[in-house]
Amino acid sequence: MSLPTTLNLLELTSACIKLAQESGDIIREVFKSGSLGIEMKSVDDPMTKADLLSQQHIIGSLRTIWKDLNIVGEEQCEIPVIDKRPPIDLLLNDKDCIEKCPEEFKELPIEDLIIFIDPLDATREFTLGRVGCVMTLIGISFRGKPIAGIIYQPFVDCNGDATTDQSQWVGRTIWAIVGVPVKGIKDKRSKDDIGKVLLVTTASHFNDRVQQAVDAIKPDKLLRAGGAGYKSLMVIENQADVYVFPTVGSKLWDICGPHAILLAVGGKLTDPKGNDIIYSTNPEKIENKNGIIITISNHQKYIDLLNN
Ligand SMILES: O=P(O)(O)O[C@H]1[C@H](O)[C@@H](O)[C@H](OP(=O)(O)O)[C@@H](O)[C@H]1O
Ligand SMILES: [Mg+2]
Ligand SMILES: [Mg+2]
Ligand SMILES: [Mg+2]
Repeated sequence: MSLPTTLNLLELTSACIKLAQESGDIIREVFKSGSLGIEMKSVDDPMTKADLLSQQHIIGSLRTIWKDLNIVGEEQCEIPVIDKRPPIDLLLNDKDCIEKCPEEFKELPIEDLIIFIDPLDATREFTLGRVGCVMTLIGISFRGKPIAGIIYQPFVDCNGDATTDQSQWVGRTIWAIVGVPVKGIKDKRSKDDIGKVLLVTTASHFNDRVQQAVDAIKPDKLLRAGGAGYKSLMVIENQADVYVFPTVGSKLWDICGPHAILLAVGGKLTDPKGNDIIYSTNPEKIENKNGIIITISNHQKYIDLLNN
């Protein structure tokens, strides 16, 4: 039987939404068990049992339907054979998808797609018990550009706010297809910060280049947070105006999912010189070597500040 050569983005996104939510169950279970199975991939780069099981679940399940899809996952691991197929019909009755999803997205050549999976973003914080910024990230790119993204936050309450009360960990899913209105995004800007410039950057990898970027932008407030995905979501939800990390550190799997959601709400993600990030399976291109800058508006203003 010959394999299909095209796929419907609504079906692939449906499967990824469900798999991200199921990965959240896996991640919560590992955390609650107390035995994280921490391995160090290199200095300051941990991987846990939760990262592995989450990635195996997502990729193994996608393979039950799309056997030859290009998938780039953060972790190097065997992918088990899984027999349960994820649902592909969750969006078929979604009014906005029916009315706004670009027709070409319903029959995409599989060979031009790459799925980027960060099965657990903010692993370092996860190992330290600071789980509010932990999230599963799935990005779908087409011919080098993000077209759909899914974020699942396992350790948040029904408002999407971090909580240490484990009974409140109902989790939150944010997903987007570029061109379709995004549901569930909140405006989290506090009243005291209206009209101010808030810059968010790394909590654990501050360096001279980051300091130079802060000095160039001169924010009213400097926020520090773990999780590339979490900081991207802070910009998407107006908790920060700009997220900048001007040196190597993040990878394509950290940004592809958030990038698609950002595009869907009118934001921008480039390198600090304003160059587009191209999504590729080339191992040489996986690291964002020049860094990233993420904004919801006024992107060029920040590019000019960083480069003048
Ligand atoms: O999925 P992990 O490995 O937790 O992803 C990392 C990013 O690769 C890394 O860039 C982020 O560094 P900063 O905290 O300095 O922004 C880290 O938080 C995780 O997102
Ligand atoms: Mg990551
Ligand atoms: Mg990760
Ligand atoms: Mg990692």
